[in-house]
Amino acid sequence: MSIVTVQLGQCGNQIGFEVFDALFRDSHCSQGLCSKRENEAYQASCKERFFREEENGVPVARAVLVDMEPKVINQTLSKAAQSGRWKYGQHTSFCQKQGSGNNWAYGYSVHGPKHEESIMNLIQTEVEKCDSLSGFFILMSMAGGTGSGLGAFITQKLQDQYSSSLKTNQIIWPYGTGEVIVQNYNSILTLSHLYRSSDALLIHENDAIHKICAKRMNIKQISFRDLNRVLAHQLGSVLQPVYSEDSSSHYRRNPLGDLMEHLVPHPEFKMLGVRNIPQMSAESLAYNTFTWAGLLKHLRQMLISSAKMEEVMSTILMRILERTRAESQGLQMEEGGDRIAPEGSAVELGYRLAGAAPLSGLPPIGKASAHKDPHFNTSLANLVILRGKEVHGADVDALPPSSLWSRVDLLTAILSGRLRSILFLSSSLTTGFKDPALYTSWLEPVDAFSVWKTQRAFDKYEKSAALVSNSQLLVKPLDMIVGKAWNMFSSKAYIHQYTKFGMEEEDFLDSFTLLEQVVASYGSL
Ligand SMILES: Nc1nc2c(ncn2[C@@H]2O[C@H](COP(=O)(O)OP(=O)(O)OP(=O)(O)O)[C@@H](O)[C@H]2O)c(=O)[nH]1
Repeated sequence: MSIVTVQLGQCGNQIGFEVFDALFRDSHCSQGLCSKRENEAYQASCKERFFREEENGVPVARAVLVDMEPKVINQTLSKAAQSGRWKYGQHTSFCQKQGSGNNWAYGYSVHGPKHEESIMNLIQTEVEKCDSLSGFFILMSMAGGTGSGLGAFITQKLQDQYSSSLKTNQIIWPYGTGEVIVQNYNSILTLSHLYRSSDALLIHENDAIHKICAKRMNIKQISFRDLNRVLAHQLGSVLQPVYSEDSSSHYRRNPLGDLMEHLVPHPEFKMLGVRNIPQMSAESLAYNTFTWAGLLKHLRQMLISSAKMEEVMSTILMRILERTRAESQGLQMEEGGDRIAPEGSAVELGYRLAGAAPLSGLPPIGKASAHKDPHFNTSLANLVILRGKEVHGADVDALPPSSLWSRVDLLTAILSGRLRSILFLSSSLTTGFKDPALYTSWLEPVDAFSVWKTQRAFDKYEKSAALVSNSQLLVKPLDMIVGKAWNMFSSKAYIHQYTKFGMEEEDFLDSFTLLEQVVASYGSL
C-alpha cells in the first residue's frame, strides 16, 4: 500500500525532501547486509510505499508540495531533480507569492479556503496514482503560519474527503527559546485542530534534534539541514519496510495502519515520539561496535527517564528573558505587573525558582499535569523496531541485569532523586520492555508493547533500534506551551492579529480546553 505525503510550508518542504532522499538512499545502498533477493524485496516495498515510476524510469515521490511562497518549493524541486536518483512529479506543487507571516489564522482562514480546491485536486491526482492507499503523511511545522494554519486546514479537508484513510501528521515543535513571539498561539491552535482531524501526531522537538546534532553527531554549526537529516533518519527507521509478525519473509503491507494499530489504542492519546540509536557521525561509527543488548538497554533508558528537566529549565529561563524583553519594549503581557501563570505549571515553577511573587489572577490551567512523579514516564503503547545483523537473537523481554542499570546510572538516579525509577528498575531487572510498571494499568503489556524486526540493515548502521512511543514524554512541553499561550491570551496580547482574519476568542478558549484535557488524560496514565 502507498502513502501520499503532503509537504507544507518551509519546514514541511525542507524536511520532506530529506525524508524522500533518506528513504531512497537507504533502499538503494549496497550495505543492506542481506541477500540480493531480500534486498530487492525491500526496495520494491519501499518503492510501493513512497515512489511511483515515471516513463523515463526515474522514481517519482508520491508527494504534493504546498507553500505560499515560491522560494522553498523551487529549491526543493530542483534539489530532488539534481540528485539524479529520484524527483518530484511535474504537476505536484502549489505555491503563491506571499506567505502567512507566521500567522496561523492567515494560513487557516485566508489561504485555506482560497486555495482549497487547487490543493485538494493535486492531492486527489496523486491518490489516483496509488493502486492502494495506506493514508496520508502530512509534514509541517507547528509554529509558522502556512504549515501550521494551512496544514491544519488541509488535514481537516482530508478528514472530510477521505474519512476512511489514515492521516498521520509529522509536526515540528518549535525551539523553546522562541523564534517568534506568537509561536505558542500558533502551536496550540495547530495541536488542537489536528487533535480533531488527524489519527496520529508524530512529534519532533527542534530542541531535542538540535541536541542530537550537537552531542551525538558532533556538528559545530548546526543548520536546519542538519536537523532535517537527523529527522529524516529517524522517520526512515520507522517507515521503511519491516517484516510482518507472522512471517519473516514478507514485509508489512499497510505502513500507517500497522503503526496506528499498535500505537494508538484510544483517540484521546495520539501524540507519538520517536527515539533511535545509534545515531552518530561517520567518524565515531567507525570506532564503535554494537550489541543488541546494549542498544536495547539505552533505548529502554531513553523511554523510562523523561530526563527533560534541563530542557524545561532552559525554556523557563528563556520565557523569563522573553518576558523581560517584551516588557522593555513596552508590551504589557500581563495585567498590573502581577505574575500570572498557571498554577502548577512549569511557568509558575519558573517564577518560583526565580524568586518571583506569588501567583494571582487566572483560573488554574494544566493542573492535571502534576504527575505522581515528574521523572517517571508512563507509556500507553510502545513499538520497538530493530533492523540489522542477527536481529532474531535480540531479546526485548529479558535484558541481562548488567546491561540494564550501570553504576553510573544508579548514582545519577540517586543524586537526582529518581526514587520511583530506582525502585522500579531494581524490581524489574529481567522484564525488559514488557514490564507492566512501564504501562498504564488499563492495558496489558502484551497489548501495549510490540516489536518489529528485520535483518535488512538500515542506512549505514549494521544494527539499529527505533522506539515509537505513545507516552507521557510530551506532556511537559505541551503543558509549557499551553501555559505560555494562556499567559499571553489572558492579557489579550496579539489577539487582534488573529481576530482580524476571522478567528474568535472562543476559538482560542476551545483550543485551551481541548489541550488541557489532553494534558490531564496523559497525566492520569
Ligand atoms: N526542523 C526544522 N524546523 C524548521 C525548518 N524550517 C522552519 N522550521 C521551524 O518551523 C517553524 C516556522 O515554520 P515555517 O515552516 O518556517 O513557516 P511556514 O509554515 O512556511 O509559514 P509562513 O512563513 O508564516 O508562511 C519554526 O518553529 C522553525 O524552527 C526546517 O527546515 N527544519
